[in-house]
Amino acid sequence: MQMFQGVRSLYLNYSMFGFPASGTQLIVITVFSILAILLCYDKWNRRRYETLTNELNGPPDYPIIGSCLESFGDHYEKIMFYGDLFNYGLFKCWFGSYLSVFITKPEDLQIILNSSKALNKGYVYKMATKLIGEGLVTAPVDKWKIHRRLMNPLFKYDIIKEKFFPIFQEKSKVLVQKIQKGVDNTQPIDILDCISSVTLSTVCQTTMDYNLDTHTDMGFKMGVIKGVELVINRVPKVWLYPDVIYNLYIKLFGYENIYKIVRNLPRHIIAKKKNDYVNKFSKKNTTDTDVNDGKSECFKGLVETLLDSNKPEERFTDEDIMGHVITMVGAGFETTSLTASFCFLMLAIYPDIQDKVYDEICSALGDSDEPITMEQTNKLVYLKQVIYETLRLFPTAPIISRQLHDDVTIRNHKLLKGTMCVISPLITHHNPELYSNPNSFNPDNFNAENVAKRHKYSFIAFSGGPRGCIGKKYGLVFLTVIITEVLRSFSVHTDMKFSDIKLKLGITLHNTVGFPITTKSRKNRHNVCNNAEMLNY
Ligand code: HEM
Repeated sequence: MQMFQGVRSLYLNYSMFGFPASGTQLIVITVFSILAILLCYDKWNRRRYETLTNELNGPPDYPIIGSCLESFGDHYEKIMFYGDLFNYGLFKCWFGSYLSVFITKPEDLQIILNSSKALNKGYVYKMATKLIGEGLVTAPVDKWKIHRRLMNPLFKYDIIKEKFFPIFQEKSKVLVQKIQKGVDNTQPIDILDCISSVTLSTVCQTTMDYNLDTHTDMGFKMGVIKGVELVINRVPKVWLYPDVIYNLYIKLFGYENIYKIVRNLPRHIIAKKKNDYVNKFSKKNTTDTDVNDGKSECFKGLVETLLDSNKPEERFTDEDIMGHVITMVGAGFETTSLTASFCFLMLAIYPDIQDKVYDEICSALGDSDEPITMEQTNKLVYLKQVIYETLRLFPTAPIISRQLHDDVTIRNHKLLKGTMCVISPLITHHNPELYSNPNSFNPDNFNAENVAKRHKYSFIAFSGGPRGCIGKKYGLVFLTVIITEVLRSFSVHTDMKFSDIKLKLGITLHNTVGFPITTKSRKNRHNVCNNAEMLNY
C-alpha cells in the first residue's frame, strides 16, 4: 500500500517556479541541477592542473567521478597493471576532482620524500585519527616536527640494544613455545595467528612498558586487531569518508565500543605513569637526591620522554601522549607480524634458501642454546637479505601518500600545491630496470654488489626522508631475532607455491590465502650446526 502511494506521488502535480510540474519532472530537474553544480565544481577544481594533466598519462577518467571506476575489482592487479603500462614513471589519477600523481622512479622519490614541501600526509591518513588520535602518522606538520625530534633518540641503536633487545629475546621464546604446540603436526597452522599476538605484546611492552602476556584480559588485543581492520575497511568505502556518516555508521553497527577498548588501556597506563612521575618529582624535591641515578631509571620510555619535555612548545597533553602510544602500537604491530609471516612463507616455499639461512645462523651462534645477542644479529647478513627481499615483494605498507603544501618540480613537470603524491613501494619494487626478474624471490637482489649498483630509493619499504619509518631498525632487529629463534628450533614447510599467493591491497598488504605452515623439530640441531662449521660457511 505504502509503495503504491510512493509511486502515485511521483505523478502528483507540484509547482516549480510558478510552472506546474509532476513529481517525476521535479526529481529529474533536481538530479540535473545537482549534476550541473557538481560538473561546474569539478571543472573549477581541475582548471589549475590542466597543464600538468595534459603532460601526464593516466587511467581513464570522467567528469565528477575521475578514475573512481578503476577502484572496483582487484586493487593489487590494477596498481601493478598501471605501473607497468605507464612504464614505471610519473602518472596521474583523478580521485573525483582531486588530482593524484603516482611517483615511482627512485630519482623522483628522492625529491618528494626529502622535500620540505611534501611533509603533509593527506586526507586518507585522517581516517585513522578517530582510532589513534594525533600521533606521528596523523599529526599536522608543525606538531609532527617537534614530536618526531623528541622521539628519534628512542629508536637509536643503544636504546634498542639495552632496553628493547631483552624484550625481543623474551618474546621470541614465547613464540617458540606457541609454535611448539603444533610441531610435527601434519595439519598446517596460520603462522600469522601465532606471530601477531607476540608482536603486539612486544610493541606494547617497548612503548608502554606493559606486558600483555601477564594479563588475561584479551580486550586490548582484540580491540587493536578490530580497530586496525575498521580503519583499513574504511579506505575503499568512499561513502564513509565524511566523518558525520562514519560516526553514524560505527554507532549503528556497534563499533564504538572498539574505539573505547583501544583507548582505555593506554589511558590508564598514562595516568599511572603521570602519577609516578609527579611522585618522583616531589621525592626529588624533598630528599634532593637524583631519583634517576639507577641504570634502569636512566632510560626514559616513550611516555616518560613525552611527560618530561617542559618547553612550552613541547608540552604534551594526555591526548597527545595517547595518540603517540596508540600510533606506535598500530604502526609497529601489523607491519612486523605480516613481514615475519611472509618471511616464514618464503622460507617454507624455498627450502634451499631456508637451509642457507639456517647454516648462517648455526655458524654465527654455534651450538650454544643461549638466546641470540645484538652483536650476533649483525653477522646474519644473508637473513637480512631474505628480510629485504621479502619486503621488496611484499611491502607491508604498500601505499604511502604526501600532499604538497607548495609547488614542487620533477623533471620539468610542475606539481602544484595541493597535489596528492602517491608512492607505492609495490610499483617501484617491481620495476624490471631495477630488479631483473622482479616477480621472483631472490635474496641475492640485496647482496652488497647488487645494492651498490642500484639507486638508494629503489627500495622504499620503510619509505625514506624525514618522515620515513622511525621504527626501521627496531623492526629489522626484532624480525631477525624472531626468525632466528624459530629456525633454531624448527624447520618450516608448506604445500603452498609462490604462484598460489593472492595479495590484497589495503593500508597493509595481506595474503588472502593466509600463511599455512607446518613445522618440524630440529632434533639433531647440534650435528647440523657442527657440519655447517666444518663446511666453513
Ligand atoms: C617491517 C616493519 C615495518 C615496516 C615495513 C614499516 C613501514 C613504514 C612506512 C612505509 C612508513 C612511512 C609511512 C608513510 O610515509 O606514510 C612508516 C612510518 C612509521 N612507522 Fe614503520 N614500519 C615498520 C615497523 C615499525 C615499527 C616496529 C614501529 C614502532 C615500534 C614503526 C613506527 C612507525 C611510525 C611511528 C611511523 C610514522 C613516522 C612519521 O610519520 O614520522 N614502524 N613505517
